[in-house]
Amino acid sequence: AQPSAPSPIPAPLRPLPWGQLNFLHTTDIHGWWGGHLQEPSYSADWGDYISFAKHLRDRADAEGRDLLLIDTGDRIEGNAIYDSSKPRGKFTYEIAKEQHIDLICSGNHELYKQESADGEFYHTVPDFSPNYIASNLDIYNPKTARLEALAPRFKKFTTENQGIRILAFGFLFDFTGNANNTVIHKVKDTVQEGWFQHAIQDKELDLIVVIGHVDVRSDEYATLYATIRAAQPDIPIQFFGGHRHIRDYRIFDDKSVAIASGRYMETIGFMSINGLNTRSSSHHPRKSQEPKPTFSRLYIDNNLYSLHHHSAKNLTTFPTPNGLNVTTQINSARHSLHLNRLYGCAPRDLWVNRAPYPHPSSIFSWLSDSMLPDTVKTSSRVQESGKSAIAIINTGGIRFDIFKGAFTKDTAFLVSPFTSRLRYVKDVPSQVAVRVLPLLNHGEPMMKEQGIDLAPPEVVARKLRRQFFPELLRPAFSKLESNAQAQLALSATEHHNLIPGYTTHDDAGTDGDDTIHSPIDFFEVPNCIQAVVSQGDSKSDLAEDASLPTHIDIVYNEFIEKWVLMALRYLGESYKLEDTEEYFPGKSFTQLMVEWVEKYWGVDGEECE
Ligand SMILES: O=c1ccn([C@@H]2O[C@H](COP(=O)(O)O)[C@@H](O)[C@H]2O)c(=O)[nH]1
Repeated sequence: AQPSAPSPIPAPLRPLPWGQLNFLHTTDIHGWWGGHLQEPSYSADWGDYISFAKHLRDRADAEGRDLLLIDTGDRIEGNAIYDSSKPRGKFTYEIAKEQHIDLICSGNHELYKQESADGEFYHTVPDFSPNYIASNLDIYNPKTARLEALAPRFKKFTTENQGIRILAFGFLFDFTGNANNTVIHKVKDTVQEGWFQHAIQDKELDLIVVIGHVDVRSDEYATLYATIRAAQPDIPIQFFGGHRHIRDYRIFDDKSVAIASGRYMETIGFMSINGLNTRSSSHHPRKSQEPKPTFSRLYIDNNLYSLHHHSAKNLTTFPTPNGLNVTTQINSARHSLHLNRLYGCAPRDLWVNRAPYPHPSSIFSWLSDSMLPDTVKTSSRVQESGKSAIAIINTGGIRFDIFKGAFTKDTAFLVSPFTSRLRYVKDVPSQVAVRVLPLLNHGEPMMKEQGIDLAPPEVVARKLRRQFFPELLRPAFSKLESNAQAQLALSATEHHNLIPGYTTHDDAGTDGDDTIHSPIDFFEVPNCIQAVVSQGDSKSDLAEDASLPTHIDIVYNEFIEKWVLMALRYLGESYKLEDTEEYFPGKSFTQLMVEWVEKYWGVDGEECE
């Protein structure tokens, strides 16, 4: 773990359900290679994961089992290690490649920008070759400008110990927000392509594995399941998904399941299968599959207490040389980026989903009531031209909570990692302007009627239920380690002494989390929020008849520009890109937030309490 990582807290643990074939699964890492430095439950880093995988691989080899590692994309954007480096990603690829990953694919975040898609082409694909799979993703080769598959469409291989013959695919959901150097083929079209139809007819297979940056409950996975199952009525199919940032497990049928393993290096998904066809030995016929394979899943909290326990190692025997090197590598990257630089002290916790909106503990209330209006008031449009403004941002651009105490460069990028700036349309009729936010939040059916596709699928998906985590600091784990097993006797429904955290309920029940936690509240938040600055006053909620000037500026995060202009068009005001301008020229939203923190929470070289 990183030197400043908090010690994990002992807690009752469920055992790893080892099988013939076993998997470790990460997804939506979003640059959290260093782990969580303010949350003991997720405080292990990528170096620890490397050590952990090595121990599990050794055990699998010793017992004649197989272990495969999977990553299903969105490795970038969401943490200062990626987002604050110049160029972005300077450290990421070198850190990521130290883990041996057997099957890997792209997420949507790798593709928002041309440079990050090229980063996959130049780094991740060759670093993990031949394990990177791109079943429905093409790139304009940056060297030749020709459109080609980013990586092989599928991979067929046989596991080392059990001789299980696997056909693997790697998909991305039907994402449309990519830069124009990549092409994503819709899943429903890809499954009709000759190469896919041919691949799934293969009878020399024991298992089909579909990895994807795809919600396990999405239409895309339903299509893939139905198509493969129609071609192969009996073959076991194992799906690995992601994108929703949740722990989830879906049972398609008695031979096909899907797992999703959370987000931000909080979770290492463990999946196992028994009862698959195997090669008994090279001289004997294949041992055939039991009538039904059995599948098991466990979501591991990524901290050293869990990792030591599941690998049967301790503080001394756990770290491997490569794991330790990577931990040091991450620490040096953090140092060289000055991530501990203090901007101010947050006076209280501010939550993304652990408080409702509006609420004094909601990060979005802080943004709409304080940070946004205070910031907008300093613009030249307000200061020099006396113009009122409605400022709208997408909640999806705010990625993590603020904890009471030090607000550092690290914090700034965890909360707001993206490069977007604020833009604006000037002098919009106020009675139109006040109707934009309701349309962005609730207008989807109306807009669809008009043939206008308002919300990007991922914005809609984000609104769905998620489980969360963080927890209270407790005494160092060495003192409590011996008590932990005794706590196993506690029933999962008794919350006494349990640490708040993931309490997952999926298709297999409520026993999926390795650590037995007490639950944490989760609140839905709207797609977008707003602040209104009018004649010196600010408010976040506006009745249509509120006293506003006849015309007002609409300020918005540039990520939602397309939808703001669509909403205005729907409301009868046709503005084009040429009608928009930067509101704070040259400054990203993240910079504006940091300036606010320095001004209002700054401590002039002092430390936080
Ligand atoms: O430049 C960007 C890119 C993305 N966003 C927000 O993120 C979500 C998608 O994130 P997932 O992790 O894939 O769910 C997107 O809908 C935007 O809300 C952004 O604000 N700026």
